[in-house]
Amino acid sequence: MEIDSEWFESDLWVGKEQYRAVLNELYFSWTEIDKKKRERKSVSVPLSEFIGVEEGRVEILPQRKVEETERHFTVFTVKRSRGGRGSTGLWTVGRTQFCCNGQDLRDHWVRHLRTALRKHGASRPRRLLVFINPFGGKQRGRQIYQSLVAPLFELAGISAHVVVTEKANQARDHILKKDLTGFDGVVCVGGDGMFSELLHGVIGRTQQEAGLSEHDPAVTLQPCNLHIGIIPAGSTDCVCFATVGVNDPVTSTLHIIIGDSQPLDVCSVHHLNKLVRYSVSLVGYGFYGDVLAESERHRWMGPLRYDYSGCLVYLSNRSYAGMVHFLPADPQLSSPRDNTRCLSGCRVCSESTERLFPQSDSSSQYSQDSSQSEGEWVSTEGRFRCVSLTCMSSSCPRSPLGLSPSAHLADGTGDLILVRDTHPLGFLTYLHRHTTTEDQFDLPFVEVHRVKAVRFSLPPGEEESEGEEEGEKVMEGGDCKAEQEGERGGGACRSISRQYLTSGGKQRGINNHKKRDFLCVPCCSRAPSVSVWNCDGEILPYTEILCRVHGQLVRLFARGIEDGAGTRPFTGGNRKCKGRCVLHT
Ligand SMILES: Nc1ncnc2c1ncn2[C@@H]1O[C@H](COP(=O)(O)OP(=O)(O)OP(=O)(O)O)[C@@H](O)[C@H]1O
Ligand SMILES: CCCCCCCCCCCCC/C=C/[C@@H](O)[C@H](CO)NC(=O)CCCCC
Ligand SMILES: [Ca+2]
Repeated sequence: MEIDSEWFESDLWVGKEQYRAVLNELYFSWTEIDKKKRERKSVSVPLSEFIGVEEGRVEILPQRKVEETERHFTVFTVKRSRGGRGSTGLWTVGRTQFCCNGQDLRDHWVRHLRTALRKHGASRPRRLLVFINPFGGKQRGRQIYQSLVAPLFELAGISAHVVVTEKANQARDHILKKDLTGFDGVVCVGGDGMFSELLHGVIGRTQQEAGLSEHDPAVTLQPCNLHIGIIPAGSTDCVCFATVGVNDPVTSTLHIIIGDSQPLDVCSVHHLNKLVRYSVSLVGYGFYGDVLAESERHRWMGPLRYDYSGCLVYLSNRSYAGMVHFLPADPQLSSPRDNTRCLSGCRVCSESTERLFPQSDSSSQYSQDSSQSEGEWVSTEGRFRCVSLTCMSSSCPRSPLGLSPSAHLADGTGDLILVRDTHPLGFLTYLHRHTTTEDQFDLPFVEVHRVKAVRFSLPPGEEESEGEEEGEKVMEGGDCKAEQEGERGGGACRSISRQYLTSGGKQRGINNHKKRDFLCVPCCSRAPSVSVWNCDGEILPYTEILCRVHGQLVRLFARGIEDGAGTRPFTGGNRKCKGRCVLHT
């Protein structure tokens, strides 16, 4: 019966059917024995997708139930859930209860499966530090963790140290300052803001330990070892959606358990040679900055605040003057308009690993290449509806293909999208195309560039002066004469940037940059001449910034979007790509 330590096989029963079950070094499979049947049922589970084995007849979700029997064991595996139109990227827990012809055989199976799992799971996390934001999204973080995540971690033998946060930036500071010995990763239960805390903690700590300055935009930062997991429980959950394909706590938990690893580009944002923040999703000026600033006044609405604020800001019909300088990426490697999608196992991203870390094999990646010449900067100026830089597609449930559908998660570049001033209907068309498969870049007032760095400055005469923002005289909402007289430009008269007050509510952000309210100032009868930057859902306190993309700086417990998962394939217009980042001609 026992061939060697890797192999094990015997007859087993699942319900009333008899199966031949085989365990080898890669798979656990079972095939129906009934010779009369033409099509015999056969299931094969790669050990990489095996979660755990328990004695008896056991259920884990929605509640743990155990029926202790001598002849049964239950295996738990990753199961891809198929929606009506094929795979959705949603993973569930597959459960199969096996019956043996005696306790000895049962014990053998349990022992062999556990040994195989231990051997195979060397790269899986064993100890995790989990931060729960009890106030994110619909305020269900704690419940999501207790009912869906913790039981699966226990089944998989993962021990978790859980911190329920009491204030903003607690998770970031914990990672920066506390002893993290023994942890294989950090996990947040919350939204993009919580993810951002972990991102800043992990990057900051890694640079501290490497003795590198985060402020110098020219410094090649040290890639981070500690993986980050995201259990989505926020309002947008863009980072989770864009790296997993779906916002589902069980799917994300399973990616963490099996130790998936997805490298991610990170953009550092600087002002006058000081680090302001890191971003993985959106650094956006104009519309997206205004929507965020407006939405802070309506936090009580929960996730709906973005839709409401989006309408108000759209109606206010603003554009802003600015100068954009950018450093183009090598156009031979990829293009934001090549109609490809970055999917799990993406070729462009894998080739980037070799380019970004040339002397490395896949296991050691810490000799980054800084020898390549920087290239020529390009400048453009004008009035913009929005200026957006995104290191990944930034897809989310609101926009299933995202801000830049062909952007890559880990290619060391970002996509710069310039939407020049246009008539309101034109801009509405641009926004609407985020929600469909129509090409949002195929509009005469939109440009997109794949870049390594971006600098934004105000036109001559409007430059930002040091310390200006702190001393600004600000009026309380309602004091504004123009507002009282109804001069609201179709929406909000609230001017932005350098015209905020510190919010009395929830504060987010690093370096104690405070979230500020969007209040009336005496000059608000005119349309504001400056907007604010939205940096992954956080308002930046500066207008003139320099952004630099750091290729594959962090790693997530994820694998990118599996083919056909989550977002719809391109079907409209000239977008027909369903492939793995291959060019369709
Ligand atoms: N206990 C806490 N009290 C107040 N704020 C907190 C607490 N814990 C975390 N935060 C802050 O709350 C902010 C928002 O949280 P989170 O990102 O989880 O939810 P969200 O804003 O609803 O979702 P999204 O960011 O996806 O839009 C985070 O930036 C985080 O810094
Ligand atoms: C006529 C229909 C018009 C519909 C327009 C829909 C446009 C949707 C574009 C979605 C872009 C998402 C960009 C991601 C931003 C996140 O990093 C950030 C943090 O969670 N979210 C916001 O700033 C929240 C702010 C989101 C702004 C919409
Ligand atoms: Ca990228």
